[in-house]
Amino acid sequence: MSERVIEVVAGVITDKRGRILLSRRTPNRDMPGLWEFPGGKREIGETPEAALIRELDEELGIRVTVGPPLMTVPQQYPSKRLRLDVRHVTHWDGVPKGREGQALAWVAPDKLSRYSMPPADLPVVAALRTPDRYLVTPPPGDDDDAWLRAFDGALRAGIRRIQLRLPGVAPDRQIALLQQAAVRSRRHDAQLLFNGPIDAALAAGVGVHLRSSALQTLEARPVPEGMLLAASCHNADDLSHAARLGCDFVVLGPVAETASHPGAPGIGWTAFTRLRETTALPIYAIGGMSPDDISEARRHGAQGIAAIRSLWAPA
Ligand SMILES: Nc1nc2c([nH]c(=O)n2[C@H]2C[C@H](O)[C@@H](COP(=O)(O)OP(=O)(O)OP(=O)(O)O)O2)c(=O)[nH]1
Ligand SMILES: [Mg+2]
Repeated sequence: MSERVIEVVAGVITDKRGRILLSRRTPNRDMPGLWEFPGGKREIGETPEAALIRELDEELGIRVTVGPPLMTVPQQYPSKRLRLDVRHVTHWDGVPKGREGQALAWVAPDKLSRYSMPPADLPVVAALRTPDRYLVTPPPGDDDDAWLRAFDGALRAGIRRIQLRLPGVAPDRQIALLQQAAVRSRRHDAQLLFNGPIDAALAAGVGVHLRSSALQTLEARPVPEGMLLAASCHNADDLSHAARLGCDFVVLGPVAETASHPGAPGIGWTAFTRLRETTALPIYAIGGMSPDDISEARRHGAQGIAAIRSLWAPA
């Protein structure tokens, strides 16, 4: 397997109505017929910005101002390794045209999943459409009311994706907290996933988060499509199993040492990137992460961070 990484830069070109421009790969190249974010390979000595300006002029006939980075996805394809550096583009001169004979489509973000795209683009689409923070709840100690106030605080602070994890809490008490958390999450249009018995999650109408040991015991998706399924992963085997089950997203780590597992060293960003390459799943980096780490996580192909302490608003 070649170790050389092909550097590709692409633009999420968004118009004033929030629609995103996709371009269809033509029959004479690799991955023909798939839709992609316009862009192409960086030439030697070229900055990512210069490469994107050149590619979008060549392919679309527009002169763009390159906006902020969205994310960089390292991806292993059967015959090559790629790093897809994706930038926002909201300002350009000219009207985009398929100058290489390619079809173009302006697509609303919630319709992107109707278009078949290369594996490296799937985490990008997830980052465009779903939260960059995944709160993992701490256990409630002996005060459920204080815990629920903190839960409300996290929702008020803008958290919209939550894993309800209640280690050491008796089953009846877990179900009571699950019902309370489900009502509160619905009120804020937030997604809740229960890290506990699957039938209890289904009864409460929330998603399921599988710990890695549970992930490995399943052979098929344990919840219907349309119900969120996520999993905790630590290695390439976990990731491929999560993909086979049809998980919507996963958490991967620990990236750094965490307060909940003192003394256990993290895998670091280099190993994280190596694992990221093996899958097209959307991934949250976990382990010592805080909102300050979101940009770095995105530079390594994560769509954001998962955390307990740094995302839990005390009452
Ligand atoms: N432009 C672009 N390429 C992508 C995306 N996702 C993805 O996996 N790729 C892959 C496909 C190709 O293997 C590689 C980009 O190569 P390309 O064929 O567009 O390169 P280029 O525009 O420089 O064209 P060429 O002259 O090499 O034919 O990256 C994406 O969203 N946009
Ligand atoms: Mg191209």
